[in-house]
Amino acid sequence: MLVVEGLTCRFGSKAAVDGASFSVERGSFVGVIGRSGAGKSTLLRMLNRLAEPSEGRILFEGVDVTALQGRELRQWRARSAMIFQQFNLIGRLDVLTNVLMGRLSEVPSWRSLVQMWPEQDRALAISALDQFDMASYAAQRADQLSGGQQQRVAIARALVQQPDIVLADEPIASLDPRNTKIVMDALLRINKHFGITVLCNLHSLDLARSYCDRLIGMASGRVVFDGAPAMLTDQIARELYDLEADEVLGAASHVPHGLPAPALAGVAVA
Ligand SMILES: Nc1ncnc2c1ncn2[C@@H]1O[C@H](COP(=O)(O)OP(=O)(O)OP(=O)(O)O)[C@@H](O)[C@H]1O
Repeated sequence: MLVVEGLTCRFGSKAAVDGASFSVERGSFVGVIGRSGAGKSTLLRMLNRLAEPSEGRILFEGVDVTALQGRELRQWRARSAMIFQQFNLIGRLDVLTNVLMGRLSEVPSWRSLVQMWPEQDRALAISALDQFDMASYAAQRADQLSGGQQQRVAIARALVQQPDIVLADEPIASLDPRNTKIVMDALLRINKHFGITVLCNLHSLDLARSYCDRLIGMASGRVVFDGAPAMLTDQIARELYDLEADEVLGAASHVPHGLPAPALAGVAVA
């Protein structure tokens, strides 16, 4: 279980994330939604400790992640694998080596420097690529792949980290609709087949509703909605997204009739 208590990140006097509190059961697929600037990236980056919390705590299975340093912090970063909008692959290296980078925390640095990866790590990397139909590209340079292929390689790299949680920060923001589906399906596979908890920042509400078991809505750095996708009415979505609402709502409303809909948590939406 991941527990976030009063998590805050300030940049100067501005709180990018302001007192976020929630817990996430193992094996959930949680979508973090909200308009641009709501604090979604900063929240995910704090969970991985790429951004330092100003206040609050992150607990994972009882361990205070906020207090970790040195080797233990590096281990936590491996256990909470990040996936980024821009893939963050090393373009001049081949696909297999990029995936093997996910094993860096487990392999002595001299081995990675001379490219002497243990055989079982190579097998793990090939198998991870195979999960996402990318094994045949193992020898190809990463910068020769399409965006969707690169993101699948990044997801394979996250998988070989053998993480407890995958933190995906707008993973489909630079992809076309076809690749968006392929990449979201890859994340769903990480979640459902491997049982890995996924927290995914998404701009598109339609996608969030289709793929996630639970949505956390953010506005002005605060958590203002937390519930099942079916509980997020169009009215709440409109308050969350304001002027962007029509863009993110899509054509279909997925809200079944008769479900109690929680109100926004009493916070002024920016
Ligand atoms: N390193 C930083 N220094 C100063 N301000 C920052 C920094 N990172 C984020 N912010 C500010 O914090 C707020 C939240 O930003 P964040 O990137 O977390 O939002 P977001 O919801 O992920 O937005 P987007 O969807 O556009 O990425 C914004 O106002 C942003 O300008």
